[in-house]
Amino acid sequence: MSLGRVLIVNKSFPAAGLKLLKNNVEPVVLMNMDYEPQSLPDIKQSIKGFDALIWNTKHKLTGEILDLAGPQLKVVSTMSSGTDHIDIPEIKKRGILLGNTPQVLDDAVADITVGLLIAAARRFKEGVRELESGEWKYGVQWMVGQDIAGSTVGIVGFGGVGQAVLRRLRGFDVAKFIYSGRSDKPQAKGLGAERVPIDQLLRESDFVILACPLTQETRHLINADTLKTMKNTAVVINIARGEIVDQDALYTALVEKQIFAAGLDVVTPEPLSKDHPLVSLPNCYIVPHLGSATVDTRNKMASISAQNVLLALQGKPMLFPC
Ligand SMILES: O=CC(=O)O
Repeated sequence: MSLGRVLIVNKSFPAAGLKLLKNNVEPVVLMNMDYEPQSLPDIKQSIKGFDALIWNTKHKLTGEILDLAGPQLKVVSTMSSGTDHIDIPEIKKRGILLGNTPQVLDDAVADITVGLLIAAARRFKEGVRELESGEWKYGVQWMVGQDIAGSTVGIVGFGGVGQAVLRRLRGFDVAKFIYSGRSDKPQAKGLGAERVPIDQLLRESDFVILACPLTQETRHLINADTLKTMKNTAVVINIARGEIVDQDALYTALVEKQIFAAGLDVVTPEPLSKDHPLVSLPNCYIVPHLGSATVDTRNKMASISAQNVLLALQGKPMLFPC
């Protein structure tokens, strides 16, 4: 007997998760990608009557959509670590279970963080542009960047990703690791990181790494005022959520050299237009939200989201309940 009706929102859901589901239910896959304009109307039109959703889209799961789904809906799993695209009070109000897919992406996101950090600090984008435009004019002061060795690295949000970043950067002879966040992390002592207030972190860090969830407290944490408190040699890396940074303020800070450079895996909105002012800046290195985009990580995320809904439909605890 089938455990229930499961809707997967996004046609690119990896086969590893689909296979697990198909052993137990007949999943319906919504044949959209989340960036297609038609995807939200399609979701609204198709969602009625399902017992479980795999919400593999960046569209916000609102009370309105939950109402369209109907009162039989028992469980939702994201295929993401972040849950800022889910209206959690509306989910809880209806007694719907929610799961997500953290931890398995920590290594992949930490790799991208280190890549962005080196690219921004060592001016990869400017260097490649000069090469491609035939402007390679080698000189001792040409294209000089910032050192990681001897630096202070400040990590905002010291969860799994933040800690994986620290473990990688230990090999670069960083002088000091500091972090800020809602609570003391027991792992910090062993990793050699000290918790400091956020204003101290922004003031003292050579590299500011944003690895925190998007909340009311972290929205526009990086803004015109906080950017002014940073070193003018500072490099800001955002692998968390675009809205943690006020992009207009970041643009001004980068143009006016209030800070040295930025490396962004996440921006607002996504996808970002190629005409956005940040895209043209030589000291802003942007990649299109590639953090967890490795074959193995995405397969694991799909498997976990499938297991989350299958377990919940059987009345068992999910692998990662929120
Ligand atoms: O951004 C990616 C995630 O939250 O998994």
